[in-house]
Amino acid sequence: MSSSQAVEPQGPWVARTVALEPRDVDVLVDLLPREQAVAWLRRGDGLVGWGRAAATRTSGATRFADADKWWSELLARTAVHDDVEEPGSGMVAFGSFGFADEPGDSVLVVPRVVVGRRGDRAWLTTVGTPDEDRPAVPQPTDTPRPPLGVVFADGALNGDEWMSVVAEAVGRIAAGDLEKVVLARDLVATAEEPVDVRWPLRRLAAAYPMCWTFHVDGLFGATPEMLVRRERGLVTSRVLAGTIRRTGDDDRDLALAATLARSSKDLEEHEYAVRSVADALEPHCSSMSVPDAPFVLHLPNVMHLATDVNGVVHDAATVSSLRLAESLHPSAAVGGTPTGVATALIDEVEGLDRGRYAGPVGWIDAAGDGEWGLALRAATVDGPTVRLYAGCGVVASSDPEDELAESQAKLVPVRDALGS
Ligand SMILES: C=C(O[C@H]1C=CC=C(C(=O)O)[C@@H]1O)C(=O)O
Repeated sequence: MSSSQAVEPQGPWVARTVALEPRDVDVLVDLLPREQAVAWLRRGDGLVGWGRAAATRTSGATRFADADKWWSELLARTAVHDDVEEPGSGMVAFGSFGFADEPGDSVLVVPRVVVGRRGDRAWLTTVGTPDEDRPAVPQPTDTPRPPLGVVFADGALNGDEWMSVVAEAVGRIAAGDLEKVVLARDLVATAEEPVDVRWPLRRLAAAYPMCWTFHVDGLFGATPEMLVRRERGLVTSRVLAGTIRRTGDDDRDLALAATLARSSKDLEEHEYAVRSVADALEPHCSSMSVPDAPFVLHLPNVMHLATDVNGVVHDAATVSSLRLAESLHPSAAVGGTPTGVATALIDEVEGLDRGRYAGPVGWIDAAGDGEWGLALRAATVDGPTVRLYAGCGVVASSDPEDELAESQAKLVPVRDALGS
């Protein structure tokens, strides 16, 4: 089943992008108002937006195709004046897509105002009717207040129950049903008052500058994994799978990084994920480079095996970055191998509605270029309730207790970001 529901006032629309002095919009996240804020940030660069010129909600197996069609149709009704012509200038939409086909609830939003920054260039995009007044250079808004009195509780399953699910999956793998499955769990945080998402966003952007800090329609986080970035005919994917927890002691962590790079269990987990991405990208590329061995990506809480896959696309005129994300999803970093068996097992045993966790999240511009990360190290916020998610790749040699500890380490970024 699929459905598509659009919310938008009548056009015609005009999107206008003008250059700004980067120093005038120093810290992008500080510009966000509390309501209707969207964000995509990394190392001080990125996009923030607010207001809603148009939006669509899609669901089901056609959620990507329906959103992509809606975006093309909206562009056809919009005059775009772009003085900057960087990826992400001109009109952009921010999206977040459901992990599973059912229910697959997804959203694509076009903010009224977007401020972007890329190195020494910055810009302001406004979307409105032709005769509408345009806002001046945005100024930092009020400082968000930290969530108070946060208490954490188990989500769908407690730790013991989740370890039994992992053990069940290991059994299925041993029986030869599949090779790898990624299993997730959730944790529920409740604050005394509605949570202002700008608080955790600011903290995530500061503590995880090497990750992509995002917020779209109540889903926020700081992901280290780029499912697909397309920019002027070049495509990149940062594939992660295989994890070791950090200890906080630099010498020990370096030794652990070397252990990770040699761990046959993690290399196996990683290989499935790289293969799934390379196989899905191949039909779209005229050339592609897939490194033979992964590198170790160091994050403050964990280290991952990582591979950057690069390619030259030959179908940019007909296949947008969003459709590329669709063809890569779910990669074996969040689903498993073989994909169909793994997603059926997730459905059967995980006991959790993933919602938009582990689905593609990011943005698309008028040229179809864009960045789509995987919504990992992520949570949803709904009033005073924040639901945090983390998943772990399970292969034949996985140990349920180790996987539980790994999931706890992956919950740390959002957990800490809710603190003061
Ligand atoms: C599914 C998650 O992480 C994926 C990405 C990196 C490493 C992973 C792992 O080692 O299991 C997972 O495949 C998550 O953080 O929720």
